Amino acid sequence: MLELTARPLTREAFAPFGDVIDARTSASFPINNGRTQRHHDLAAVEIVDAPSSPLISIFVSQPITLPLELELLERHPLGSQAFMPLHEERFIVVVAPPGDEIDTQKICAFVTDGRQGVNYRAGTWHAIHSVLGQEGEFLVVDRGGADNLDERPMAIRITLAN
Ligand SMILES: NC(=O)N[C@@H](O)C(=O)O
Ligand code: NI
Repeated sequence: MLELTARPLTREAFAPFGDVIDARTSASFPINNGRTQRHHDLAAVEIVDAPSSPLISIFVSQPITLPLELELLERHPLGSQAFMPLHEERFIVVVAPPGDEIDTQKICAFVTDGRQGVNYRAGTWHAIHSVLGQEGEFLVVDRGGADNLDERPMAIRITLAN
């Protein structure tokens, strides 16, 4: 059983796995006569093959209990997958770099702060959506169509730092 302590998510630490979506740390510019700040192009939506299309969905997830016991990691080889909380929900992110096999030395665990979303680049291994505290509602952008889910058994126990 691999044991990991989740650390606070940062853009730099997450860079090998995808993008952190955060209006507080992203550049923006005014639109709509200055009434709106556009935080532009924060994450790369990847659709590896046509004619699949990007989907916008809402996930309503029940909270996990800690320590989080994972039995598998999954990947979406043909598209990215983004999760953005709608009510500042925090969640656990467990990732490994893209590749046909999981490099267990490079598995990382993070915890978000409620204002952060993540975008897994195509092929990034990750745990399924794992919300902390209470039921969570997330906007999700990913690739429609078949053949985009690959799973590997992986026993991992995740704790939070005190
Ligand atoms: N299955 C599904 O749509 N969700 C997973 O891919 C996940 O990462 O939670
Ligand atoms: Ni997924």
